[in-house]
Amino acid sequence: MESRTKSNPQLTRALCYANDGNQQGRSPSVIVIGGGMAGIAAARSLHDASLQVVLLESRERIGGRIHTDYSFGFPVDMGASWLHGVSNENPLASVIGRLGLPLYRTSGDNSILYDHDLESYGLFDMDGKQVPQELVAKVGEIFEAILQETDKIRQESSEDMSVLRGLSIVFDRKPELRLEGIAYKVLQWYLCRLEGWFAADTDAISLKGWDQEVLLPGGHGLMVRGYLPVVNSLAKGLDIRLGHRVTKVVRRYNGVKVTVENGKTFFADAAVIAVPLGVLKAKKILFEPKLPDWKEAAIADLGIGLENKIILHFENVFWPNVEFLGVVADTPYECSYFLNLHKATGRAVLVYMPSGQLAKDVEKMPDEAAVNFAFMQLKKIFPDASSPGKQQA
Ligand SMILES: Cc1cc2nc3c(=O)[nH]c(=O)nc-3n(C[C@H](O)[C@H](O)[C@H](O)COP(=O)(O)OP(=O)(O)OC[C@H]3O[C@@H](n4cnc5c(N)ncnc54)[C@H](O)[C@@H]3O)c2cc1C
Repeated sequence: MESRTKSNPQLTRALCYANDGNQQGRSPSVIVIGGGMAGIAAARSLHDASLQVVLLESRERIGGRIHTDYSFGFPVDMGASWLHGVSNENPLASVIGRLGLPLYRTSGDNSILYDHDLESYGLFDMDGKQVPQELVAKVGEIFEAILQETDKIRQESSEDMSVLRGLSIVFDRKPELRLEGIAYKVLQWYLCRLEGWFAADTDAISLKGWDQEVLLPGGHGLMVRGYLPVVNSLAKGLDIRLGHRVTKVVRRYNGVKVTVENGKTFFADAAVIAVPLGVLKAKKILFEPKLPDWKEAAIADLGIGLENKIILHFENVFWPNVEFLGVVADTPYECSYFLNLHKATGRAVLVYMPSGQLAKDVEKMPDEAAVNFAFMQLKKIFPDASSPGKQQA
Protein backbone atom coordinates (compact mmCIF):
# COMPACT_ATOMS: atom_id res chain seq x y z
CA MET A 1 0.00 0.00 0.00
CA GLU A 2 3.04 2.21 0.43
CA SER A 3 5.39 3.86 -2.01
CA ARG A 4 7.89 6.70 -1.94
CA THR A 5 7.67 9.86 -4.04
CA LYS A 6 10.97 9.36 -5.77
CA SER A 7 10.52 5.63 -6.29
CA ASN A 8 10.35 3.98 -9.67
CA PRO A 9 6.85 4.61 -11.13
CA GLN A 10 6.61 0.96 -12.17
CA LEU A 11 7.24 -0.07 -8.59
CA THR A 12 4.75 2.49 -7.34
CA ARG A 13 2.15 0.98 -9.61
CA ALA A 14 3.00 -2.52 -8.46
CA LEU A 15 2.49 -1.53 -4.84
CA CYS A 16 -0.76 0.27 -5.56
CA TYR A 17 -3.55 -2.13 -4.79
CA ALA A 18 -6.05 -0.10 -6.75
CA ASN A 19 -4.01 -0.24 -9.97
CA ASP A 20 -2.07 -3.46 -9.79
CA GLY A 21 -4.06 -5.11 -12.57
CA ASN A 22 -4.44 -8.20 -10.47
CA GLN A 23 -7.36 -7.26 -8.31
CA GLN A 24 -9.28 -10.47 -8.58
CA GLY A 25 -9.23 -12.44 -5.41
CA ARG A 26 -7.62 -9.77 -3.27
CA SER A 27 -9.56 -8.12 -0.48
CA PRO A 28 -10.25 -4.38 -0.65
CA SER A 29 -7.71 -2.04 0.93
CA VAL A 30 -8.33 0.91 3.25
CA ILE A 31 -6.13 3.65 4.66
CA VAL A 32 -7.33 4.90 8.04
CA ILE A 33 -6.07 8.40 8.89
CA GLY A 34 -5.82 9.18 12.62
CA GLY A 35 -4.99 6.78 15.44
CA GLY A 36 -7.40 7.98 18.12
CA MET A 37 -10.25 5.80 19.37
CA ALA A 38 -12.32 6.44 16.20
CA GLY A 39 -9.50 5.51 13.80
CA ILE A 40 -8.34 2.51 15.83
CA ALA A 41 -11.90 1.18 16.16
CA ALA A 42 -12.51 1.63 12.42
CA ALA A 43 -9.22 -0.07 11.55
CA ARG A 44 -9.99 -2.93 13.95
CA SER A 45 -13.43 -3.57 12.39
CA LEU A 46 -12.08 -3.40 8.83
CA HIS A 47 -9.13 -5.66 9.66
CA ASP A 48 -11.42 -8.18 11.38
CA ALA A 49 -13.62 -8.15 8.26
CA SER A 50 -10.50 -9.27 6.29
CA LEU A 51 -9.83 -5.95 4.56
CA GLN A 52 -6.24 -4.81 4.10
CA VAL A 53 -5.75 -1.86 6.41
CA VAL A 54 -2.97 0.56 7.15
CA LEU A 55 -3.43 3.26 9.79
CA LEU A 56 -1.48 6.53 9.53
CA GLU A 57 -1.00 8.49 12.75
CA SER A 58 0.83 11.82 12.91
CA ARG A 59 2.15 11.49 16.44
CA GLU A 60 4.61 9.00 17.87
CA ARG A 61 1.82 7.37 19.89
CA ILE A 62 -1.67 6.11 19.32
CA GLY A 63 -4.71 7.04 21.39
CA GLY A 64 -5.14 10.72 20.45
CA ARG A 65 -7.30 12.30 23.14
CA ILE A 66 -7.00 9.10 25.12
CA HIS A 67 -3.60 9.30 26.79
CA THR A 68 -2.67 7.49 29.96
CA ASP A 69 0.37 8.95 31.73
CA TYR A 70 2.48 6.49 33.76
CA SER A 71 5.19 8.95 34.86
CA PHE A 72 3.71 9.17 38.38
CA GLY A 73 4.37 5.45 38.88
CA PHE A 74 0.69 4.70 38.39
CA PRO A 75 -1.76 5.35 35.55
CA VAL A 76 -3.44 8.75 35.23
CA ASP A 77 -5.60 9.65 32.24
CA MET A 78 -4.70 13.02 30.74
CA GLY A 79 -7.58 12.73 28.28
CA ALA A 80 -10.73 10.59 28.45
CA SER A 81 -11.17 8.73 31.72
CA TRP A 82 -14.89 7.91 31.98
CA LEU A 83 -16.88 5.23 30.28
CA HIS A 84 -20.22 6.95 29.72
CA GLY A 85 -22.82 4.19 29.53
CA VAL A 86 -21.65 1.28 31.68
CA SER A 87 -23.68 -1.44 29.98
CA ASN A 88 -23.35 -4.27 27.51
CA GLU A 89 -24.79 -1.97 24.85
CA ASN A 90 -21.52 -0.06 24.99
CA PRO A 91 -19.13 -1.55 22.41
CA LEU A 92 -16.20 -0.92 24.78
CA ALA A 93 -17.79 -2.97 27.59
CA SER A 94 -16.69 -6.31 26.15
CA VAL A 95 -13.08 -5.09 25.71
CA ILE A 96 -13.01 -3.70 29.26
CA GLY A 97 -14.54 -6.93 30.61
CA ARG A 98 -12.09 -9.14 28.70
CA LEU A 99 -9.14 -7.13 30.04
CA GLY A 100 -10.54 -7.34 33.58
CA LEU A 101 -10.29 -3.56 34.01
CA PRO A 102 -12.16 -2.23 37.04
CA LEU A 103 -14.52 0.72 36.76
CA TYR A 104 -15.33 3.10 39.60
CA ARG A 105 -18.96 4.11 39.34
CA THR A 106 -19.43 7.85 39.79
CA SER A 107 -23.12 7.80 38.90
CA GLY A 108 -25.80 5.30 37.91
CA ASP A 109 -27.73 8.14 36.27
CA ASN A 110 -27.70 8.51 32.45
CA SER A 111 -27.93 12.26 32.78
CA ILE A 112 -25.36 14.40 31.01
CA LEU A 113 -25.80 16.95 33.79
CA TYR A 114 -24.58 14.63 36.49
CA ASP A 115 -21.80 12.18 35.81
CA HIS A 116 -21.38 12.21 39.60
CA ASP A 117 -24.07 11.62 42.18
CA LEU A 118 -24.91 14.88 43.91
CA GLU A 119 -24.00 13.53 47.34
CA SER A 120 -20.43 12.97 46.12
CA TYR A 121 -19.79 16.73 45.75
CA GLY A 122 -17.93 18.83 48.31
CA LEU A 123 -18.42 22.50 47.44
CA PHE A 124 -16.63 25.36 49.14
CA ASP A 125 -16.80 29.13 48.93
CA MET A 126 -13.74 31.30 48.34
CA ASP A 127 -13.19 31.56 52.10
CA GLY A 128 -12.86 27.81 52.38
CA LYS A 129 -16.26 27.38 54.06
CA GLN A 130 -18.07 24.22 52.94
CA VAL A 131 -21.49 24.80 51.40
CA PRO A 132 -24.11 22.74 53.30
CA GLN A 133 -24.99 19.65 51.31
CA GLU A 134 -28.74 20.36 51.55
CA LEU A 135 -28.17 23.69 49.81
CA VAL A 136 -26.11 22.01 47.06
CA ALA A 137 -28.98 19.53 46.47
CA LYS A 138 -31.65 22.25 46.63
CA VAL A 139 -29.87 24.47 44.09
CA GLY A 140 -29.43 21.36 41.93
CA GLU A 141 -33.24 21.01 41.84
CA ILE A 142 -33.69 24.70 41.02
CA PHE A 143 -31.11 24.37 38.26
CA GLU A 144 -33.15 21.58 36.70
CA ALA A 145 -36.32 23.68 37.02
CA ILE A 146 -34.55 26.55 35.24
CA LEU A 147 -33.44 24.24 32.45
CA GLN A 148 -37.03 23.02 32.05
CA GLU A 149 -38.09 26.63 31.58
CA THR A 150 -35.47 27.04 28.85
CA ASP A 151 -37.14 24.10 27.11
CA LYS A 152 -40.33 26.18 26.74
CA ILE A 153 -38.31 29.04 25.29
CA ARG A 154 -36.65 26.92 22.62
CA GLN A 155 -40.01 25.46 21.63
CA GLU A 156 -41.41 28.95 21.09
CA SER A 157 -38.59 29.93 18.76
CA SER A 158 -37.65 28.40 15.42
CA GLU A 159 -34.22 30.02 15.64
CA ASP A 160 -31.59 28.51 17.89
CA MET A 161 -29.94 30.56 20.62
CA SER A 162 -27.25 29.97 23.23
CA VAL A 163 -27.99 28.42 26.62
CA LEU A 164 -26.81 31.71 28.16
CA ARG A 165 -29.43 33.66 26.19
CA GLY A 166 -32.12 31.13 27.15
CA LEU A 167 -31.20 31.47 30.83
CA SER A 168 -31.40 35.24 30.70
CA ILE A 169 -34.91 35.06 29.17
CA VAL A 170 -35.97 32.64 31.93
CA PHE A 171 -34.73 35.01 34.64
CA ASP A 172 -36.57 37.94 33.01
CA ARG A 173 -39.81 35.99 32.85
CA LYS A 174 -39.54 34.20 36.17
CA PRO A 175 -37.63 36.43 38.59
CA GLU A 176 -38.59 34.05 41.41
CA LEU A 177 -36.03 31.61 39.98
CA ARG A 178 -33.23 34.12 40.51
CA LEU A 179 -30.95 33.16 43.37
CA GLU A 180 -28.87 35.28 45.68
CA GLY A 181 -25.83 35.00 47.92
CA ILE A 182 -24.23 31.61 48.26
CA ALA A 183 -27.12 29.87 46.41
CA TYR A 184 -26.37 32.09 43.38
CA LYS A 185 -22.73 31.01 43.50
CA VAL A 186 -23.68 27.34 43.71
CA LEU A 187 -25.84 27.85 40.60
CA GLN A 188 -22.80 29.33 38.82
CA TRP A 189 -20.92 26.18 39.79
CA TYR A 190 -23.61 23.99 38.20
CA LEU A 191 -23.26 26.07 35.05
CA CYS A 192 -19.50 25.60 35.27
CA ARG A 193 -20.08 21.82 35.35
CA LEU A 194 -22.43 22.06 32.37
CA GLU A 195 -19.67 23.94 30.55
CA GLY A 196 -17.27 21.18 31.59
CA TRP A 197 -19.41 18.53 29.91
CA PHE A 198 -19.45 20.44 26.63
CA ALA A 199 -15.95 21.91 27.07
CA ALA A 200 -17.53 25.22 26.03
CA ASP A 201 -19.04 28.29 27.70
CA THR A 202 -22.82 28.68 27.95
CA ASP A 203 -22.74 31.42 25.28
CA ALA A 204 -21.44 28.80 22.82
CA ILE A 205 -23.74 25.90 23.77
CA SER A 206 -26.84 25.46 21.62
CA LEU A 207 -30.13 25.71 23.51
CA LYS A 208 -31.83 23.49 20.94
CA GLY A 209 -29.10 20.89 20.97
CA TRP A 210 -27.54 20.70 24.42
CA ASP A 211 -29.63 17.78 25.71
CA GLN A 212 -30.20 15.95 22.42
CA GLU A 213 -27.30 13.56 22.94
CA VAL A 214 -28.58 10.07 23.75
CA LEU A 215 -26.31 8.36 26.23
CA LEU A 216 -26.04 4.61 26.48
CA PRO A 217 -27.67 3.29 29.65
CA GLY A 218 -25.80 2.28 32.80
CA GLY A 219 -24.44 5.57 34.12
CA HIS A 220 -20.85 6.74 34.32
CA GLY A 221 -17.74 4.81 35.37
CA LEU A 222 -14.13 5.93 35.80
CA MET A 223 -11.39 3.78 34.25
CA VAL A 224 -9.27 3.55 37.39
CA ARG A 225 -6.37 1.78 35.67
CA GLY A 226 -6.45 4.12 32.68
CA TYR A 227 -7.92 3.90 29.18
CA LEU A 228 -4.72 3.01 27.34
CA PRO A 229 -5.04 -0.81 27.74
CA VAL A 230 -8.35 -0.57 25.84
CA VAL A 231 -6.72 1.32 22.96
CA ASN A 232 -3.74 -1.07 22.91
CA SER A 233 -6.03 -4.08 22.88
CA LEU A 234 -8.02 -2.76 19.91
CA ALA A 235 -4.78 -1.84 18.11
CA LYS A 236 -3.15 -5.28 18.51
CA GLY A 237 -1.96 -6.74 15.21
CA LEU A 238 -2.91 -3.69 13.13
CA ASP A 239 -0.47 -2.14 10.65
CA ILE A 240 0.03 1.25 12.30
CA ARG A 241 2.53 3.82 11.01
CA LEU A 242 3.40 6.37 13.68
CA GLY A 243 4.92 9.75 12.78
CA HIS A 244 2.90 9.81 9.53
CA ARG A 245 1.16 13.17 9.28
CA VAL A 246 -1.19 13.13 6.31
CA THR A 247 -1.19 16.31 4.22
CA LYS A 248 -3.17 15.34 1.12
CA VAL A 249 -5.92 12.93 0.09
CA VAL A 250 -6.61 12.51 -3.62
CA ARG A 251 -9.68 10.53 -4.61
CA ARG A 252 -9.95 9.09 -8.12
CA TYR A 253 -12.37 6.71 -9.81
CA ASN A 254 -10.14 3.75 -8.92
CA GLY A 255 -9.15 4.54 -5.35
CA VAL A 256 -7.36 7.03 -3.12
CA LYS A 257 -3.83 8.34 -2.90
CA VAL A 258 -2.73 9.64 0.49
CA THR A 259 0.38 11.77 0.92
CA VAL A 260 2.26 12.11 4.17
CA GLU A 261 4.33 15.11 5.33
CA ASN A 262 7.66 13.47 4.43
CA GLY A 263 6.46 12.86 0.88
CA LYS A 264 5.61 9.17 1.19
CA THR A 265 2.46 8.14 -0.63
CA PHE A 266 -0.03 5.39 0.10
CA PHE A 267 -2.67 3.94 -2.22
CA ALA A 268 -5.84 2.05 -1.42
CA ASP A 269 -9.39 1.50 -2.55
CA ALA A 270 -10.75 3.80 0.15
CA ALA A 271 -9.75 6.01 3.06
CA VAL A 272 -11.37 6.63 6.43
CA ILE A 273 -10.68 10.11 7.79
CA ALA A 274 -10.63 10.01 11.61
CA VAL A 275 -8.74 13.20 12.45
CA PRO A 276 -10.19 15.77 14.88
CA LEU A 277 -12.61 18.42 13.64
CA GLY A 278 -10.02 21.08 14.48
CA VAL A 279 -7.60 19.59 11.94
CA LEU A 280 -10.31 19.74 9.25
CA LYS A 281 -11.28 23.29 10.25
CA ALA A 282 -7.64 24.38 9.98
CA LYS A 283 -7.49 22.75 6.51
CA LYS A 284 -4.35 20.85 7.46
CA ILE A 285 -5.29 18.16 4.94
CA LEU A 286 -5.82 19.06 1.30
CA PHE A 287 -8.62 17.12 -0.37
CA GLU A 288 -8.71 16.55 -4.13
CA PRO A 289 -11.36 16.93 -5.41
CA LYS A 290 -12.34 19.36 -2.68
CA LEU A 291 -14.92 18.23 -0.16
CA PRO A 292 -18.56 18.86 -1.14
CA ASP A 293 -19.88 22.29 -0.13
CA TRP A 294 -22.33 20.84 2.41
CA LYS A 295 -19.49 19.01 4.15
CA GLU A 296 -17.26 22.09 4.19
CA ALA A 297 -20.16 24.12 5.58
CA ALA A 298 -20.72 21.55 8.35
CA ILE A 299 -17.01 21.59 9.24
CA ALA A 300 -17.06 25.40 9.38
CA ASP A 301 -20.31 25.62 11.37
CA LEU A 302 -19.56 23.03 14.05
CA GLY A 303 -17.76 24.43 17.08
CA ILE A 304 -15.00 22.73 19.01
CA GLY A 305 -14.63 22.77 22.75
CA LEU A 306 -11.56 22.71 24.93
CA GLU A 307 -10.93 20.98 28.24
CA ASN A 308 -7.60 20.70 30.03
CA LYS A 309 -6.42 18.44 32.79
CA ILE A 310 -3.81 19.31 35.36
CA ILE A 311 -2.74 16.50 37.67
CA LEU A 312 -1.60 17.37 41.19
CA HIS A 313 0.04 14.55 43.14
CA PHE A 314 0.45 15.23 46.87
CA GLU A 315 2.34 13.52 49.69
CA ASN A 316 -0.79 13.25 51.80
CA VAL A 317 -4.51 13.61 51.47
CA PHE A 318 -5.71 16.79 53.19
CA TRP A 319 -9.13 17.07 51.57
CA PRO A 320 -12.47 15.44 52.42
CA ASN A 321 -13.42 12.01 51.14
CA VAL A 322 -15.68 13.22 48.30
CA GLU A 323 -15.41 12.50 44.58
CA PHE A 324 -15.58 16.09 43.43
CA LEU A 325 -14.25 19.20 45.14
CA GLY A 326 -15.65 22.48 43.89
CA VAL A 327 -15.05 26.18 44.41
CA VAL A 328 -18.23 28.25 44.00
CA ALA A 329 -17.95 31.86 42.78
CA ASP A 330 -19.77 34.76 41.15
CA THR A 331 -19.30 33.48 37.58
CA PRO A 332 -18.81 30.03 36.03
CA TYR A 333 -15.40 31.27 34.81
CA GLU A 334 -14.25 31.82 38.39
CA CYS A 335 -15.67 28.53 39.67
CA SER A 336 -13.47 25.45 39.57
CA TYR A 337 -13.51 21.76 40.33
CA PHE A 338 -11.14 18.96 41.10
CA LEU A 339 -11.70 15.25 40.62
CA ASN A 340 -10.51 13.43 43.73
CA LEU A 341 -8.73 10.36 42.43
CA HIS A 342 -8.01 9.25 45.99
CA LYS A 343 -11.61 8.16 46.37
CA ALA A 344 -11.43 6.00 43.24
CA THR A 345 -7.80 4.84 43.16
CA GLY A 346 -6.34 5.37 46.64
CA ARG A 347 -3.70 7.79 45.23
CA ALA A 348 -3.32 11.27 46.71
CA VAL A 349 -4.17 12.91 43.39
CA LEU A 350 -6.47 15.78 42.44
CA VAL A 351 -7.28 16.50 38.81
CA TYR A 352 -8.09 20.13 37.95
CA MET A 353 -10.26 20.38 34.83
CA PRO A 354 -10.84 23.85 33.37
CA SER A 355 -12.93 24.13 30.20
CA GLY A 356 -14.16 26.67 27.66
CA GLN A 357 -12.59 30.15 27.83
CA LEU A 358 -10.80 29.34 31.07
CA ALA A 359 -9.17 26.32 29.40
CA LYS A 360 -8.09 28.54 26.49
CA ASP A 361 -6.52 30.99 28.94
CA VAL A 362 -4.83 28.24 30.96
CA GLU A 363 -3.53 26.60 27.80
CA LYS A 364 -1.64 29.77 26.89
CA MET A 365 0.37 29.49 30.13
CA PRO A 366 3.64 27.55 30.32
CA ASP A 367 2.99 24.19 32.05
CA GLU A 368 4.56 25.29 35.33
CA ALA A 369 2.39 28.42 35.50
CA ALA A 370 -0.71 26.36 34.65
CA VAL A 371 0.05 23.97 37.49
CA ASN A 372 0.58 26.91 39.82
CA PHE A 373 -2.75 28.38 38.70
CA ALA A 374 -4.50 25.09 39.50
CA PHE A 375 -2.83 24.96 42.89
CA MET A 376 -3.93 28.55 43.61
CA GLN A 377 -7.54 27.52 42.97
CA LEU A 378 -7.11 24.75 45.50
CA LYS A 379 -5.50 27.14 47.99
CA LYS A 380 -8.71 29.16 47.93
CA ILE A 381 -10.43 26.36 49.77
CA PHE A 382 -7.44 24.83 51.57
CA PRO A 383 -5.15 27.78 52.45
CA ASP A 384 -2.74 25.44 54.28
CA ALA A 385 -2.38 23.02 51.37
CA SER A 386 1.23 21.97 50.83
CA SER A 387 2.60 22.16 47.26
CA PRO A 388 2.13 19.06 45.14
CA GLY A 389 5.19 16.79 44.87
CA LYS A 390 4.66 16.03 41.21
CA GLN A 391 2.37 17.53 38.65
CA GLN A 392 1.53 17.13 35.00
CA ALA A 393 -0.41 19.42 32.66
C1 LIG B 1 -9.38 16.35 28.73
C2 LIG B 1 -10.39 15.45 28.04
C3 LIG B 1 -11.18 14.62 28.79
C4 LIG B 1 -12.10 13.78 28.16
N1 LIG B 1 -12.84 12.92 28.93
C5 LIG B 1 -13.63 12.01 28.33
C6 LIG B 1 -14.23 10.97 29.10
O1 LIG B 1 -14.03 10.89 30.31
N2 LIG B 1 -15.01 10.07 28.44
C7 LIG B 1 -15.21 10.13 27.09
O2 LIG B 1 -15.94 9.27 26.54
N3 LIG B 1 -14.64 11.10 26.33
C8 LIG B 1 -13.84 12.01 26.92
N4 LIG B 1 -13.20 12.94 26.17
C9 LIG B 1 -13.45 12.96 24.74
C10 LIG B 1 -12.66 11.82 24.06
O3 LIG B 1 -11.34 11.80 24.52
C11 LIG B 1 -12.70 12.03 22.56
O4 LIG B 1 -14.03 12.15 22.13
C12 LIG B 1 -12.09 10.87 21.80
O5 LIG B 1 -10.90 10.41 22.38
C13 LIG B 1 -11.88 11.35 20.36
O6 LIG B 1 -11.37 10.29 19.59
P1 LIG B 1 -11.07 10.51 18.06
O7 LIG B 1 -10.43 9.28 17.57
O8 LIG B 1 -12.30 10.99 17.38
O9 LIG B 1 -10.07 11.75 18.00
P2 LIG B 1 -8.60 11.87 18.59
O10 LIG B 1 -8.45 11.07 19.83
O11 LIG B 1 -8.26 13.30 18.65
O12 LIG B 1 -7.71 11.15 17.49
C14 LIG B 1 -7.39 11.75 16.27
C15 LIG B 1 -5.99 11.30 15.91
O13 LIG B 1 -5.69 11.85 14.63
C16 LIG B 1 -4.32 12.21 14.64
N5 LIG B 1 -4.10 13.18 13.56
C17 LIG B 1 -4.42 14.48 13.53
N6 LIG B 1 -4.08 15.02 12.35
C18 LIG B 1 -3.53 14.03 11.62
C19 LIG B 1 -2.98 13.97 10.31
N7 LIG B 1 -2.94 15.04 9.53
N8 LIG B 1 -2.48 12.78 9.88
C20 LIG B 1 -2.52 11.67 10.67
N9 LIG B 1 -3.03 11.68 11.92
C21 LIG B 1 -3.54 12.84 12.38
C22 LIG B 1 -4.11 12.77 16.04
O14 LIG B 1 -2.74 12.79 16.39
C23 LIG B 1 -4.93 11.80 16.87
O15 LIG B 1 -4.16 10.71 17.33
C24 LIG B 1 -12.27 13.80 26.76
C25 LIG B 1 -11.47 14.67 25.99
C26 LIG B 1 -10.54 15.47 26.63
C27 LIG B 1 -9.67 16.37 25.78
